[in-house]
Amino acid sequence: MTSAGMLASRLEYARFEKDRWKQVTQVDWKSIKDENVKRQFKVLSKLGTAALPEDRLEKYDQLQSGMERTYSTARVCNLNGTSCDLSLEPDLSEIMANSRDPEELEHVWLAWRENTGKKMRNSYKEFVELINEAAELNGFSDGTELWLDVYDTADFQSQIARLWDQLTPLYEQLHAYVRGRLRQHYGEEVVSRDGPIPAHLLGNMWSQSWGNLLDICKPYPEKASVDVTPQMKAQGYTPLKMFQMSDEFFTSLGLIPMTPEFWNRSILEKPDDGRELVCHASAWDFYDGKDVRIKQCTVVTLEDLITAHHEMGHIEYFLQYAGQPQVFKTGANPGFHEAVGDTLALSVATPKHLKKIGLLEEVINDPEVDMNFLMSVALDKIAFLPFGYVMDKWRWGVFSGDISEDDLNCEWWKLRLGLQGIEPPQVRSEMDFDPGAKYHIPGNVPYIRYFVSFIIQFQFHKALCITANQYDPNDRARPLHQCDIYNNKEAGKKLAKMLSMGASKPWPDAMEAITGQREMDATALRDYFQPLEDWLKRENQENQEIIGWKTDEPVCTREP
Ligand SMILES: O=C(CCC(O)(O)[C@H](Cc1ccccc1)NC(=O)c1ccccc1)N[C@@H](Cc1c[nH]c2ccccc12)C(=O)O
Ligand SMILES: [Zn+2]
Repeated sequence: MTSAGMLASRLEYARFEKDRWKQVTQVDWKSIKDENVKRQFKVLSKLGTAALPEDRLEKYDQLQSGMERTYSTARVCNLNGTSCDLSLEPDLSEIMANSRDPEELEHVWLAWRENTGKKMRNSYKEFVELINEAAELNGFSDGTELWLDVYDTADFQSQIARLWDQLTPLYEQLHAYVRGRLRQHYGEEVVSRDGPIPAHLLGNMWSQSWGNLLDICKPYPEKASVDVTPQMKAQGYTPLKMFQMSDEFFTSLGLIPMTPEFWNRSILEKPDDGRELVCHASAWDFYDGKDVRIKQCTVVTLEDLITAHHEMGHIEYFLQYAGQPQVFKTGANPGFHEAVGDTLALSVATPKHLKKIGLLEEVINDPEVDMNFLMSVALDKIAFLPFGYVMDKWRWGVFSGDISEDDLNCEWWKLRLGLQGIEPPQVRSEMDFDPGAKYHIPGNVPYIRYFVSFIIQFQFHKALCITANQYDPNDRARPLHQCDIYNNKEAGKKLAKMLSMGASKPWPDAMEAITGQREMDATALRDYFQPLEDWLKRENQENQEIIGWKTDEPVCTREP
């Protein structure tokens, strides 16, 4: 699909949506008795960005696809300038994950932002006007209200704020510990005792997950590492094999296998024919119950094996709700769609499971290997939470006007400093536009769905582990983080029941179908990490680490 073709089909679909909406608004659907039919009309009574007049919709699509193209075609030079065709995947991601040279990391971090975000600043300003215009045409006050309508939850933003408040103590302990280990590794000149952590040292281009720092941060360095990437390479893993293993996990639960169309039409590796493509992973539903596809520029690492499960979670959801009416062929809410694959991946990543599939040599039930494993999960899951929150807290502020268009970048860094406790390698300015350096901003993909997912996936995991008799809240010998639901048909049946609902019921009903609860609840996440939280508190105490970070150093100057 060329970008021109994409634009044309988006316009054509918008015309169809507008016609359908006109017909629906002529029906007095609110008095329909049948709950299911009424709910279908309720969904169809909302138009979204298709409410824009054609010329404005064309402008909206052109701005978005232009920013996405800038992001996906960006190339940067390496530190010594010997090559200037480094792309994000796999080149820059690999450097950010594995380099331990602060100078090289700083160069790549700055160069990426110079070639992506900085080039999008004006487009994004205009784009925000169009999102707000579309929102008002739908009777919403701004883009934030339009984006949050899908959650159909009155106090959604305060629920998110409350969940984050419950989790900041755990995050601050992890932050203090990681800062201490980075200071040991790089020295006090590079990493301070009480300040924010320099963003370019965290093993990821956006400091959104810190799992690549496991070598520096694992509690028991002499014990087995649960990052089995070397074993995967040694055993000749290919991207195809990684997806076959993921499929095998899903079918071991009795879930629906990937279809022939999936295997024939997916793109599981970056094409080497020079074709430009959006490498950011995605899953696609062609709404016929068979044609479902993943596009992922997969490399052979544990991180990409986890991402493969993430993407396949989307595909499984497509297949499970294929019998629903069209308007219900989507997640109970966007966070549910993001949580399916990650929930299963929590079982896959356990030492117990990695041993089952021959990626980890025989490890007796060693509490130190266990703590290394818990740390690796925390570096990805706990570190992610404030990032997931910042991404849309910033966009909500921009859409609502709380963040003015002259302060876009410095307000971004105020949130990154305040919530994540990180700072840029050099002071930024309003000439930069660092949010644009993360796919979901030019890609116009909302992000709070991932924060929701990282909360509810532990609720799902806990419920399925109880069903699989792999976890008992009163039996410390079987802690939640050691649970592996592999092969358990009961757990699979419970998950399938929820997935097959699609969006046919409000999301609390879907949540209840799996967990027996009707709301998002961080308790499951806290239970999962309890042993690590205790360990972190002791460790930080022993090392006299300071909890929290100073915020008095300037990270961004308002000069335009
Ligand atoms: O962006 C993604 C994966 C991409 C996606 O699968 O979520 C993809 C994003 C996308 C949306 C719309 C157009 C293009 C890309 N979402 C989907 O493909 C998708 C498909 C159907 C329904 C809902 C989402 N993950 C996030 C964070 C994340 C969550 N869980 C993870 C696990 C491992 C690694 C990263 C993550 C990130 O990389 O920052
Ligand atoms: Zn996803």
